[in-house]
Amino acid sequence: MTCPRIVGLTGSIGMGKSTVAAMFERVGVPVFDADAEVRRMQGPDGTLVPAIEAAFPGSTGPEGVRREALGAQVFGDPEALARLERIVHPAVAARRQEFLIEHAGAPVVVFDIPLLFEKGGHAQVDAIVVVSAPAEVQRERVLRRPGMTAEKFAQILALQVPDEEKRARADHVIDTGRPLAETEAAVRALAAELAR
Ligand SMILES: CC(C)(COP(=O)(O)OP(=O)(O)OC[C@H]1O[C@@H](n2cnc3c(N)ncnc32)[C@H](O)[C@@H]1O)[C@@H](O)C(=O)NCCC(=O)NCCS
Ligand SMILES: Nc1ncnc2c1ncn2[C@@H]1O[C@H](COP(=O)(O)OP(=O)(O)OP(=O)(O)O)[C@@H](O)[C@H]1O
Repeated sequence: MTCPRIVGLTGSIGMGKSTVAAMFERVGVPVFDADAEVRRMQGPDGTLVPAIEAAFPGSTGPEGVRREALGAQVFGDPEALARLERIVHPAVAARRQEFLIEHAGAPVVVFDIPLLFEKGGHAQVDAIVVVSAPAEVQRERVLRRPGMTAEKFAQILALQVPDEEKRARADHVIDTGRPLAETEAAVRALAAELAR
């Protein structure tokens, strides 16, 4: 049996990764959504909740992990963030392997991984797709989100490989600073090319 070609989809905060991932799904490419897996495992009765409560007392409740509060605690504190990542990342990697087995017959699968470059996942994919838009478009999108502040945005940006470097290291760049229909056409063309 041939293995699917694994495409890593990444991009900095607010660049449109989730939107582009949904476009890949619409053209029939299975997408593994690392963030969604994290949210599920941190949600009500999530498998990671007890370990996170033990490491960050008071950070969870009946709704699972209180993400906004935990984010405020860890994004400015590298030691705390590393402690959280040691709990979360191995669980995500295990889910990713299961996904690959479930979709072993597909020609192409997409791994939507926000921290592909930051955490070394780029070495485990066959091709890298980066979503990118001008910095002012990114800033406007992110600051529109509920609970987001300029300070939190700056902290998160400082933790991420700069957009320019991501673009330079990509095999393909999807421009999300244009009308959605144009981005969607670019995704459809790329999906066809990757499946060849
Ligand atoms: C700290 C948490 C609870 C905050 O949740 P919250 O909903 O407030 O923010 P959200 O997850 O949307 O993240 C906001 C932005 O920060 C980025 N980000 C998240 N975790 C990290 C990290 N470990 N390092 C750098 N950037 C990060 C995201 O890619 C996104 O661009 C959550 O981000 C988390 O559990 N992070 C650790 C796990 C992780 O690394 N997840 C990302 C990929 S699997
Ligand atoms: N051409 C485009 N391509 C993608 N997104 C677009 C485009 N035009 C406008 N948008 C809007 O930009 C926003 C991008 O948000 P999205 O959640 O996809 O970003 P993200 O990169 O996944 O964010 P994060 O890394 O923070 O999770 C959406 O509201 C989307 O509708």
